[in-house]
Amino acid sequence: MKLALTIAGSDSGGGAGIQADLKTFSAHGVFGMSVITSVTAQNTMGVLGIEDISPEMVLLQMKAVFEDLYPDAVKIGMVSNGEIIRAITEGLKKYEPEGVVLDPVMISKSGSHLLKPEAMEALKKELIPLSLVVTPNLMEAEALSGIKIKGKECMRDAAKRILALGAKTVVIKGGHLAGDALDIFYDGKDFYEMASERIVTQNTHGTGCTFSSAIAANLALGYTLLESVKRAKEYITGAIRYSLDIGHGVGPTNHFWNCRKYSSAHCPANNVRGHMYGFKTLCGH
Ligand SMILES: Nc1ncnc2c1ncn2[C@@H]1O[C@H](COP(=O)(O)OP(=O)(O)OP(=O)(O)O)[C@@H](O)[C@H]1O
Ligand SMILES: Cc1ncc(CO)c(N)n1
Repeated sequence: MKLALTIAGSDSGGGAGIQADLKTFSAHGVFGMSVITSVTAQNTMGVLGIEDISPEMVLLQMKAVFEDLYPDAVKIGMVSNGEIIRAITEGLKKYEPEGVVLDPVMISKSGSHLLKPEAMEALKKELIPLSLVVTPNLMEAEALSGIKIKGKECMRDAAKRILALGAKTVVIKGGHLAGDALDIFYDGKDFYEMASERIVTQNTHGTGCTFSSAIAANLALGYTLLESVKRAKEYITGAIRYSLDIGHGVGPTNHFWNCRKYSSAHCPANNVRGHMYGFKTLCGH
């Protein structure tokens, strides 16, 4: 059994954060574990409140996980404040996991600050250099690189600047640009473009969390980083295509879309429509 850890915030609505990450790990057949950094009262309409976990408790959760179950890959999401970032940094330096995927979560789709603005420098200086891959969206890439991103060339320029911060590799997600959903992966040498058609839906809650935890799940399964990123792009595209129209706002991604095992109405692989799209199962059921 392969194991993956998410260090992130809890989303009570179940669409993003820890909940999206654990669902993604399960859909990949990977055993999921969690270190909770912050509890958000959140649903498809927005964030009602945020309560951070103490840095001591964050480090203690890391100790509990690393000194017993040791993960094959780690995903980091919402880190909230500078003290929590320092606790995570201490844990990462002590336990030295491979395959750290950092999703530099800053602001939720509904506009709430999930990273305190004063913690930006700690994220840049402490967490980025300890990560194998950083996965900013356009706004986060602008904040990290200091440049305005208007198109593909700017994405490449921003990727170079983010590597200069000490990141080993970066995926800039173009989900918020017009046209195809184009992501750019840069490993310091080559650029790889991963594009999918833009799916017209309002239900995109948790897309970034799902994408980064899918990279971690694939790393845990033993795929190379490039393969893991490509497979994660395939996973998130299906999860958005079949995203769920639940709640009264921005609905969540669907983690059952590629799994024949679940004879759920939400599993397109089980009905004609799914076969028409020609999706293959990733999990082999
Ligand atoms: N409408 C869409 N159609 C297809 N792919 C999309 C769409 N929106 C986003 N994506 C893809 O989903 C992934 C996540 O990108 P996105 O930019 O939405 O992340 P994010 O803003 O960090 O998400 P979150 O708000 O959950 O933090 C990327 O691979 C992106 O290309
Ligand atoms: C807890 C949490 N993490 C990440 C996101 C992504 O925006 C969110 N909305 N909530």
